[in-house]
Amino acid sequence: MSASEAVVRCEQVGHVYRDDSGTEVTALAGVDLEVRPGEAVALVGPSGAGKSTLLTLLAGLVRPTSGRVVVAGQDLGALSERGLLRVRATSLGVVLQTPGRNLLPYATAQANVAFAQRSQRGTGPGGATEVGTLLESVGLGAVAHRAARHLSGGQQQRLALAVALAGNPPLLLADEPTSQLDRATGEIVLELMLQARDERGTALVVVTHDHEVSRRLDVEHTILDGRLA
Ligand SMILES: Nc1ncnc2c1ncn2[C@@H]1O[C@H](COP(=O)(O)OP(=O)(O)OP(=O)(O)O)[C@@H](O)[C@H]1O
Repeated sequence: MSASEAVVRCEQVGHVYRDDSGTEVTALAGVDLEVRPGEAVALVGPSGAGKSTLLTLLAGLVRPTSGRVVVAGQDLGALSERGLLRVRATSLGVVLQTPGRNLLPYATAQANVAFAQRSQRGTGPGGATEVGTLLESVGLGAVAHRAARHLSGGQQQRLALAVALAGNPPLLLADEPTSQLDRATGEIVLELMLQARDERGTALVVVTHDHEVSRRLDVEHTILDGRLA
């Protein structure tokens, strides 16, 4: 991937949810978005606007019902499940809104990060950060041997970030990464993401309601009623 090539590109992306009764909800329509290496993008907008839906499409967790999502040169909608897993393992770090969803609940904090490091082989520059260093950097050194399910919500959120960064991915996607944290801990998480951008050229896409977070990123995109404003 050349320096100028987008890490992620959305072309006229739309997503319609259909429930069991056949009722349709249009969550996204006609979204064009490009994120370059080392660019930090905030996705903001009112509740229900479509921010989390866009993030799950970028993460390859849900396929768009129209348009294309291209990550690291691969059209996610056209990939097999195995192909999607490969892109997720090599090109993406993801912190979902419910931090427990990112973690192995019965494994220790340390084992969660070590497992992520083994299974993700990031293509970003630089080697993998040592597990202990990564846990220290998110303030979890003292609970490294505690099972993830026994950590508080805020600790799980920080562990989820350490797990997402463990493989040194070129793209980090985070949904409300500071929402369960006090101001000081939120600052640590924000700094860690910015450090990945500055030192490793990691591109960031962060869904946030926190103005302090969006102010510190490079670009702010507002989503209104499923469209980029
Ligand atoms: N699984 C689903 N099935 C049906 N509709 C859904 C589903 N997930 C989200 N929606 C709907 O899609 C729209 C966009 O939701 P989304 O969660 O992407 O918004 P959001 O901007 O992230 O909101 P918030 O800031 O509250 O997290 C909303 O109308 C929501 O009700």
